[in-house]
Amino acid sequence: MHHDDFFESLNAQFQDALPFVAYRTPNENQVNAVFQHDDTLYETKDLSESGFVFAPFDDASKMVLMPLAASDLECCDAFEGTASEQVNSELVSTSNQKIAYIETIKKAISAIAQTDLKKVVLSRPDYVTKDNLEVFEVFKRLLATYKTAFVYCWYHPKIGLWLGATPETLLKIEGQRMSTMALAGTQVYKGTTEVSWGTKEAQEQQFVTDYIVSNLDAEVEHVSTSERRTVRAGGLLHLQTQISARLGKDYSGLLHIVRALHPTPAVCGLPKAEAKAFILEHEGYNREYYSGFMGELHFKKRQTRNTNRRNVENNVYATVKTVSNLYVNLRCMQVLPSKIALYVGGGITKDSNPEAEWEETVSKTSTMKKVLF
Ligand SMILES: C=C(O[C@@H]1C=C(C(=O)O)C=C[C@H]1O)C(=O)O
Repeated sequence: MHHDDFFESLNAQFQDALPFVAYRTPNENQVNAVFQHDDTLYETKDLSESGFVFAPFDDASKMVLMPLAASDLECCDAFEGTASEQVNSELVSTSNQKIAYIETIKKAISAIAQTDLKKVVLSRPDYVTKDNLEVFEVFKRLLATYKTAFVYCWYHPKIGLWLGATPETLLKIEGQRMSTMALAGTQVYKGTTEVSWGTKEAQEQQFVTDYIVSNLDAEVEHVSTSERRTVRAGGLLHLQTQISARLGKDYSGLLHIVRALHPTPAVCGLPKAEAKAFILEHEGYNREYYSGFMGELHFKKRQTRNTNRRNVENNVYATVKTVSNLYVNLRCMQVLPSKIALYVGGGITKDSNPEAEWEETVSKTSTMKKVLF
C-alpha cells in the first residue's frame, strides 16, 4: 500500500475510534498495521492467540490483544518517515519532581544496603503540555529518527494512545529458535560508541544477563550469549548482550517463557519479587504499559530461500514460519487529554549516585521530546 493511503486508513480508523497499532521493527523500512474491526477490549490470558499484544508492567494486570481473527493486517512498503529539524525548546516539563525522585533513589540505595535487594529500576512520568497533538506526524518523525528501534503507535478507545521507539527486545521466537537481550547501563552518546563503562553499569547489566540465562533454563537448551557490546539508541548508549537458544523438550509455551523473563532486571530489579514490591510501594504512580511488553504473537511469516545460487529461478523455496516478536515498552509516551506523559527510568544499585541517576532520566526524556513540537 502507498504510504499516503496507509496513513489515510490509520487516520480514518482513529477518527472512528477503532483500535489499531502501526509499527516498524528495527532496521526495517516496512511499516505494518493491525486494524481491529470493532472496539471490543480483547484480552489474552495465555498468549496462545495470533495477534498484537500490549501488556502492562504489572504481570498481575490484563494483557490486551488485537486478535488477527478480528482484524485486518496492512503494510506500507519502504517508508522512511519524515525527519524534523526543529528544536523543541518550548517544551518545558511541567513536573517538578527532582526532589521526590532523588529521595526515592536514596531509599532504594539504603534498602539495597540493608536487605537482599541488589538492583531496583525506578522511574517517573514527565509531563509536557500539548494540545492537539498531530499523532501521525509524531509517529512519522519517530520512524525517521529511530531506525534501529521498534517504533509504534498503539490506540484503543478504552485504554488510550501510546507511542514509542524502544531499543529493547523482550523475546523473539522463530520456529524452534528464540532470542532475547540483556540491555542496561546508560550514557549519553557523544559521537562515538568507543566508550568505557564504569563498574556500576557493568554490574547492573551483568545482573540482567545472569538473570535471563538462569531463568530460561527450564524452557530452552543450547543457550549462547554474545560478547557484551555498546549499542546506540538515539542520543544514548547502552550495554547489550544478545542471548539465543533452542526451545527445549520441556518448552511449555510462550506464556511460560514470557513469565520467566518479564519483567527482567532491566526494568524491574533483582530479586524480582522484592524489586517489584519496592517499585509498587515507592514509585508513587502507576506505570501501566510503560516497561510492559508488546508485539506480534504467532504471526505466520512466509520466508523464501535459494538453495542453489547458480540456478536461482528454479530453487526458491518458500516456508511458512510462526514468529513471535516482543519488545519492552521503553522510551514511550502516553497521550492524555491536554498533556503528554513521557516515562523514564533507570537501574539503581549500591553504587548509584542519585544526582547522576536523575540526570539519566532527564536524558531519556529527550528521546521523545525530540519528536514533539
Ligand atoms: C528503564 C529504562 O531503560 C532501561 C534501563 C537502563 C539503565 O538503567 O541504564 C537502560 C536501558 C533499559 O533497560 C527506560 O528507558 O525508562
